[in-house]
Amino acid sequence: MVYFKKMAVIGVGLIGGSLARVLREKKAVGEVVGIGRGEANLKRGVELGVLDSYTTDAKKGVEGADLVFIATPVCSIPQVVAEIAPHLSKGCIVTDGGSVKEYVVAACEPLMPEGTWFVGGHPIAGTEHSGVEASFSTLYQGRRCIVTPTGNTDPAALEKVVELWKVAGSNVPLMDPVQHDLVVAAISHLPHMVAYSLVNAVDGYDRFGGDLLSFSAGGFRDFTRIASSDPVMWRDIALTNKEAILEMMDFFSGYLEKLRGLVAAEDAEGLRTFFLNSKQKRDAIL
Ligand SMILES: NC(=O)c1ccc[n+]([C@@H]2O[C@H](COP(=O)([O-])OP(=O)(O)OC[C@H]3O[C@@H](n4cnc5c(N)ncnc54)[C@H](O)[C@@H]3O)[C@@H](O)[C@H]2O)c1
Ligand SMILES: O=C(O)C(=O)C[C@]1(C(=O)O)C=C[C@@H](O)C=C1
Repeated sequence: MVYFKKMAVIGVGLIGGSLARVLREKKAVGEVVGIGRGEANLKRGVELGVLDSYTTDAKKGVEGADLVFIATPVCSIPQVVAEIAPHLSKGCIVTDGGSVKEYVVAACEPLMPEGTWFVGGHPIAGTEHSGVEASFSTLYQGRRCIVTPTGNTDPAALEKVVELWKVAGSNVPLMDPVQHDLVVAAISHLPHMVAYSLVNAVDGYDRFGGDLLSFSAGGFRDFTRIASSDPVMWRDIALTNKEAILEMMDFFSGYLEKLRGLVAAEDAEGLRTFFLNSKQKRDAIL
């Protein structure tokens, strides 16, 4: 089994905290150091047994680490790598959990000093909650973590990153970063754009002059759970996967337009077929 002597986790929230928890549980890491900006969250990480120690000084924290996991919002990942790069030990593997891969991998690979390696990754698992308090060791169990090697990726480093996600309980497909971004634009980014828009639209609808949202029940709440996700995380995803998200939003608008046409035309059979097709497709993934 893969083993790292010292793991540094930069950004100890849901994603970083959950990976630290499971790797500790499985005894795949010797020591875990948390690195971040907020002392209260890091202190809580030690209290919860997620971390052995913490520091707000990233340069110090990565000293002697053979694994660095970066789990900060996407736009900050290249900045973090630039800051730690000169302080990495030879042989260190740096990987991340960011939700967008082309932006991250293209920016980070060239920053790596000789004898150290960057391998991009993205667990397709999460919740709408943030911070170390929200982390749990089974988050990655039975889920996918997409790892995105390029032509520059060191095969041994890639193998170790794949292995660590397997230890965390995930299936680990390999994907080109550009393809990854198109896939997640469809299955993750579009649904978040729609959920955030739906809440804002209903909130902004003032025909009755009352608080419409307070009448919401199961359907609305289930559908919009993900609109409670962290706004900074989603700002960064929208900024760095712009083209793929726009393509999916336009494609989706076509379906909404089609449905609008069926409703307007009172096309009973068209409506039933539209809903049936969707129900069958969704039921099949449950
Ligand atoms: N939440 C999800 O469902 C989910 C799923 C998969 C991937 N991701 C990705 O994982 C990453 C982390 O998401 P999360 O849900 O764990 O967020 P989180 O808010 O729970 O944790 C992020 C942590 O990073 C810290 N941080 C922010 N900027 C920093 C910086 N510049 N330097 C050091 N620390 C910094 C924050 O204070 C926080 O403690 C993001 O890139 C996100 O896109 C999230
Ligand atoms: O379950 C959730 O709350 C999530 O939104 C997790 C989710 C997703 O499935 O879209 C969100 C963003 C990620 O990058 C990966 C997973």
